[in-house]
Amino acid sequence: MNEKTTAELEHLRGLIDGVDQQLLHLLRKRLDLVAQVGTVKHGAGLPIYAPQREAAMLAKRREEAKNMGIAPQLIEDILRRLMRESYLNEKDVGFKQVKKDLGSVVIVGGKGQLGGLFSQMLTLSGYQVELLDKDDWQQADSLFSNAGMVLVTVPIAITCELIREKLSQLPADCILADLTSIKTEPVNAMLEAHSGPVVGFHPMFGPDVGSLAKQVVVVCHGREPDKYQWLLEQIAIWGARIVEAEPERHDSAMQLVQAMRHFSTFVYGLNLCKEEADIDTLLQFSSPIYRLELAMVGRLFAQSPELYADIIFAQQDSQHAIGDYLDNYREALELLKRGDRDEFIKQFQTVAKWFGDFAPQFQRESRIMLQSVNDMKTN
Ligand SMILES: NC(=O)C1=CN([C@@H]2O[C@H](COP(=O)(O)OP(=O)(O)OC[C@H]3O[C@@H](n4cnc5c(N)ncnc54)[C@H](O)[C@@H]3O)[C@@H](O)[C@H]2O)C=CC1
Ligand SMILES: O=C(O)C(=O)Cc1ccc(O)cc1
Repeated sequence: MNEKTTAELEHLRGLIDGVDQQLLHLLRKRLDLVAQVGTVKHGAGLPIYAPQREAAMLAKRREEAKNMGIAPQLIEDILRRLMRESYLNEKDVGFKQVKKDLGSVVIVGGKGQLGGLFSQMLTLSGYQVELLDKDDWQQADSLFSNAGMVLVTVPIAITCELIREKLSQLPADCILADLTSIKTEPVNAMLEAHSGPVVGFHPMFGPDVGSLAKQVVVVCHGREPDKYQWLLEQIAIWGARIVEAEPERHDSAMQLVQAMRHFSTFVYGLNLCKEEADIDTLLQFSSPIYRLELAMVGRLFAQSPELYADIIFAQQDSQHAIGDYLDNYREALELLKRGDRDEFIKQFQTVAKWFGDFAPQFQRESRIMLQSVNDMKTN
């Protein structure tokens, strides 16, 4: 069915189209300027993400918007989206190579998801990258003999065994690093297998991030940090934030951040599946927050079952955290069964107090996300 219109409406729409076209020309001009910034940063070896410049620029534009009767959040949303585009485009220029005399980087598991991303980032930074995947072991000796760094990014379940069995004869000054989602056992295995520099990383993002700007990479120091300091600088040039952690502290945080979260997401999906819920109907009746939640759950099932099984099963200790969750669920269900609304409200208030200032902060943050979710609706 055609949407209704009038001549006056059409006239005004024509004027709006004209303004939008001017906006497109301005966007082109801005993207060209940003590309020049990218080239200058590349030459100077500066990180693509400059938090202070970003904050100062946003504050100025918000102020100017206010003076012009424009909602400050509007210009902030537009500029943040433009900056994201800039981070993606800055990748096309490549990145400064911090370590020029490294030799090659051998990525073990380099044909996989995360290996592919790191291969791309290292290649864009001028390193000679060699991929060693499961069918390439006959070339291992020749690849390792020229390696300045070996980066392990194979499925979690085989990581430690592979390190012990296949990576104990690397050149003494070669850096041995990994990207595994858990850290204690892989870092220990690397320290046992190799006497040279060792470092563990956990990129806190999936392979589908367009840019590393503002992403977090956890680093667990192993041995001889001065030998791989350049790599931390390289990762910072890609725009990521390095967070240092002891492997044990990392793994204990991951029990809640990963094992527990992925497990409850898995059960949520399992439950929808067993209940034979109709996703189209759910979406039709969904509030933005429910749509976001469904997207988060559905996203899990678009990824590798092996990866998530490994993350959950590799951390046997998380059974306790998951068990506690189940107990709390059961107790809360008892409140419901006996109709104890007052106790529910009391517990709600206890948890709200525990969240403290984070609760309103999360409400503000999620409000902006939910508006984006709503913007994406097409009917
Ligand atoms: N995918 C993700 O979102 C993230 C993954 N990670 C970590 O990255 C690592 C790899 O994960 P993905 O890239 O997702 O897995 P993937 O399955 O996409 O890649 C693994 C690669 O290892 C190869 N491989 C298997 N056995 C091998 C062997 N014996 N020798 C050499 N290569 C072998 C596979 O052929 C594949 O190319 C895991 O430790 C995971 O915990 C960390 C953060 C995020
Ligand atoms: O993209 C997602 O949904 C993820 O959760 C990605 C992810 C997977 C495994 C990790 O160790 C870290 C990040």
